[in-house]
Amino acid sequence: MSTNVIEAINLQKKYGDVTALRNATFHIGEREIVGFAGDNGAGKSTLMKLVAGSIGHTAGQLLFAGKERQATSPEQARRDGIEIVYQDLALCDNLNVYENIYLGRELVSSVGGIRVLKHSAMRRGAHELLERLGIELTSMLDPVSTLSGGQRQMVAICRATAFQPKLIVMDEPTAALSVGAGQPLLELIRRLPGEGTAVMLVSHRLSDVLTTCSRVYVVRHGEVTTCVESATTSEATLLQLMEGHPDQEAGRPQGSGKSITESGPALPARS
Ligand SMILES: Nc1ncnc2c1ncn2[C@@H]1O[C@H](COP(=O)(O)OP(=O)(O)OP(=O)(O)O)[C@@H](O)[C@H]1O
Repeated sequence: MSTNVIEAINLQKKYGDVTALRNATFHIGEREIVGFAGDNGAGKSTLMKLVAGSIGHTAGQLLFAGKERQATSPEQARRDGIEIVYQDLALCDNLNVYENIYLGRELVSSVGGIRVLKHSAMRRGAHELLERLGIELTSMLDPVSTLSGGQRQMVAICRATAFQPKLIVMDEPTAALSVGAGQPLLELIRRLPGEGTAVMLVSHRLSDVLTTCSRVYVVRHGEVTTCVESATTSEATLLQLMEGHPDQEAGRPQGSGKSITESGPALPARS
């Protein structure tokens, strides 16, 4: 039986008087790719930051592998097996591919009491990881500043994967890419469950979430309003749900995190 990597129950986040998120209920199963779609200001970044531990919730529950997380910090989230790939990627432009992949957890040995970086071991490790994930780069030795936007995204995802996380949170990974350049990246994301990793994919690109995710949660005005099954949902329906179209609103069940399909409302399958 599969379990949930993460589960949120009536999660709320207030910034002072501003309620950015209210009664957000959702779950992501092991090795599942789940999308979160919503307009600007809907609350998607707040959701991501809560999951990645960079902010704490003000009410509700956030469970990791069934256990409620008490302390909140990015370090704790990483210990829980959660990595985040932000839009600005946090790569070091002047470092090459393998140096970026091992950034912050470099392989070192001690020679005569002096710390020495194990460059060939890191190069080998990065090469194996890229090969396993089906990523082709011309050189591991070029600074990442010389790579295309799509290749830089791939390096950032590889870096996150190298920590063997249970969940990678992705913030609009294809936003800055052309539709064509985004395809190899989406193929890489679809391979991540094979590495034992689930994905929380936050994106404005509705075709990307529908072709890559099994389910998509709609975030609207600070609420997780609906969950749809990608296989049975069109882009037009998803857009209407994001915009709160009256036809869709009338058909959806009340409450947070409910699920609908094109053929009618249905409760989401919970593991
Ligand atoms: N630090 C903050 N202080 C006060 N209000 C905030 C803060 N961060 C976000 N908000 C508010 O919370 C709401 C949700 O913002 P959030 O950034 O989560 O939305 P979003 O869906 O990620 O939008 P976008 O796609 O534009 O990034 C907005 O009304 C925003 O103004």
